[in-house]
Amino acid sequence: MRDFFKYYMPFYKNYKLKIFYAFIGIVLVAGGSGGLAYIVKPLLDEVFIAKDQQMLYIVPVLLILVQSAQGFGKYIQVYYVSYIGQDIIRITRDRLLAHILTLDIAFFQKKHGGELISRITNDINKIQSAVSSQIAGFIREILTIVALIGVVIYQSAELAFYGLIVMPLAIYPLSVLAKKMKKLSFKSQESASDITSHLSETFNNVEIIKANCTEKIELEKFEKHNSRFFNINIKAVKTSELTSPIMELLGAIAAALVIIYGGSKVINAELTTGAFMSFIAALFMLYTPLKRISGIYNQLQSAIAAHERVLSVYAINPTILTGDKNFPKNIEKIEFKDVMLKYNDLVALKHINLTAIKGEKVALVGDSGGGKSSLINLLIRFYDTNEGKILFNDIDLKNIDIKSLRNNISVVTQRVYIFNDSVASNVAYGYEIDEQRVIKALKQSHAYDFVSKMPEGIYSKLDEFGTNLSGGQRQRIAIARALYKNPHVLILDEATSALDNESESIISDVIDEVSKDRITFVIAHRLSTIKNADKIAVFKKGEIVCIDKEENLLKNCLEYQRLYNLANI
Ligand SMILES: Nc1ncnc2c1ncn2[C@@H]1O[C@H](COP(=O)(O)OP(=O)(O)OP(=O)(O)O)[C@@H](O)[C@H]1O
Repeated sequence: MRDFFKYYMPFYKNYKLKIFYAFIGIVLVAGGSGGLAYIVKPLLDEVFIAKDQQMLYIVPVLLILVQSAQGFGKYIQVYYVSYIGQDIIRITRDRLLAHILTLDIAFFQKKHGGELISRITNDINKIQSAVSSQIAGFIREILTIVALIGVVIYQSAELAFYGLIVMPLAIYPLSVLAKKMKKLSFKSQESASDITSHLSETFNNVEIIKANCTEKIELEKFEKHNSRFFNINIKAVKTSELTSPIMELLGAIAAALVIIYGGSKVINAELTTGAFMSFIAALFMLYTPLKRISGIYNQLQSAIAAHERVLSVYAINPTILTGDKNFPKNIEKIEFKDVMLKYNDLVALKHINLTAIKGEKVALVGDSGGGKSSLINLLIRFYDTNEGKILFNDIDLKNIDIKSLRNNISVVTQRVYIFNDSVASNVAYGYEIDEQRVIKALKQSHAYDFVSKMPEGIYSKLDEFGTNLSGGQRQRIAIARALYKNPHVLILDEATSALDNESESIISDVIDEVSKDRITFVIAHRLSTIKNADKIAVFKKGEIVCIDKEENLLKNCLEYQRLYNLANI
């Protein structure tokens, strides 16, 4: 718990004035409770027993004043405390996402998207109430307890001893409950993240689910997660609600002791009825803040569990670190020198030697799993080589600033990402929209013909996932986006594999046109897409077995001949 508050303490420095106002509110609420308990004494002794006419009016006015002060205090306390809590959480959430976005692509491939969403939403929400309302509630209840204990001791120190003696007895059972609550909260948060993961997976894959009629299977999987979540939460309710009966029992024991001992004092006229009743009122009022504190303690356990889960994300650091050199202004060649890449224990690439020169179109072909996409992963530094070097001109890739590298390389993949925005924003994604450049890129990718016929031209809206475009049109928008950056290196990873023959042939021509003046890598299963390549690298089980032009490969490379024959069956 100490670590939790130590972590969030520095945040509070930004809210000094607001904390001051919130504290005034807290003091008014706590003082108000003490005041209300105290008023019982003059009400009984002066008004009812001594029949003091003046006090008959003073006591109700006092009551209204105390109650209003308390109400006002509560209002400003809740407002400022919520403000501080929401703001701390806003900052925490921004920071967490900023950290997550720095992490390696391998991290995202391992973690479910839903799990990360759950970390940023559910877990941080739990922390929010802890750093705001719970901490304020804790202070308010402590002050209320101090005020009420003050009244209790003021009315009768001796009776206070009997009334409060049971308090320490509550500590053991409550701390056992708190520990159990922490464990349950951890499980409940894990289970909530399973639910989010499952939902995001279901909605992302809805087409496959419907096409295979697996709605029922998916629903059953969801029901399992959901019922586990239900069971854990019900267990948590069972545990946390035990606090109430324990406190009530102890409260009743304290009250019984006080009635016996205090009652005899009143009978023997050692204590006035008013003082006794004020004492009892304060004692009963003490019960609420004590119960609340143990409730807050339980909820804090759940915030701490959430905090630990958030910290576990912070503990992961990126391993792909940026260099400090700018991408070369004029890229002449890219060289792979005896490169090896492993994914954990799996060797995906070995002994890769390949040189690509400016103006060249280098094709990568081979069986599925041969290592073609892994080579691209290395070029854009999604992964780093385990052995060997990649040189851009003569600069080691690892020394180049990652932002500058990625700004100068464009990748078009089979999966086209279309954002729910205009054609122009989709093409200029990440950059300012320059109308002329957008049109130029669209023309280069042979997309301008159909875009200019759309109702609002380049400002026409595209649906998310581009469902209002055909596959070939989407692919051409993706190529326009790649060209808008005017990249030094262009990578097309299976960019034509989803297309029909006609669209494929258009896009192959586009690739031929746009690959001048830059280095282009093309991965294609369809050999027709890459027949004009300057070099074709043939991959087999992570190695390049031949590199040459197609006509030579057809004569000298068995593996290429095999692929060629397979393609032409
Ligand atoms: N992110 C990853 N983590 C672990 N293993 C991976 C990862 N990506 C690829 N692999 C493995 O590395 C090997 C090479 O995969 P890669 O995707 O580079 O092949 P590919 O030639 O591009 O295949 P395809 O033509 O099917 O796209 C395969 O065995 C694959 O299972």
